[in-house]
Amino acid sequence: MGLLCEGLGVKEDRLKELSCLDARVMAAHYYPYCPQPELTKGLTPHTDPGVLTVLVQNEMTGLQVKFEEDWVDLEPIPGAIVINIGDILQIISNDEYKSVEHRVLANPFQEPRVSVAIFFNPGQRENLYGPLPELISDEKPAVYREFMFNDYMGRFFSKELDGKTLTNYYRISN
Ligand SMILES: O=C(O)CCC(=O)C(=O)O
Ligand SMILES: [Fe+2]
Repeated sequence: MGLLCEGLGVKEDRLKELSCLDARVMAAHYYPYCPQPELTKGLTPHTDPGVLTVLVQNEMTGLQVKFEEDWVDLEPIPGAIVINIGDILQIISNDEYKSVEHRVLANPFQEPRVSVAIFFNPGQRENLYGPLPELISDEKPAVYREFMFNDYMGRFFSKELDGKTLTNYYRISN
């Protein structure tokens, strides 16, 4: 958290003060062998909704991140964890940090792929979230309007399965 604050140039623990990392949700994924992997996906493309995700995976490939127009394989490194920036961190950092679109391919191997994701979400679901005031200036006006995390999650679970639309929903168009 200290490092993230440092990267933004805001007071240490500023993100914690906003009750951003109170709630933890865990998802365990099991991707069995798929005989026709070209016909489906293990997990459809999405960005994680919260602040940060910590992901542990076994040594099976499958996770991909979108870089420009390409899907890039994230080769598992034994003992390493993957940290994803979520949409809320993109929004409160006023676009200094970007949440990355990612997906998991259907597993063409006999050995199952297993992963565990821990999502760090805003703890206060009824508080208003938007770009940190100290990151807004005449040169860099707020890119997003404020909203409740509850509103955000409602939209997250009712949106179509594919792709990145939600940060754009709160984006202020100039
Ligand atoms: O299984 C994976 O490696 C990714 C899981 C994931 O993206 C998620 O739970 O949001
Ligand atoms: Fe994810």
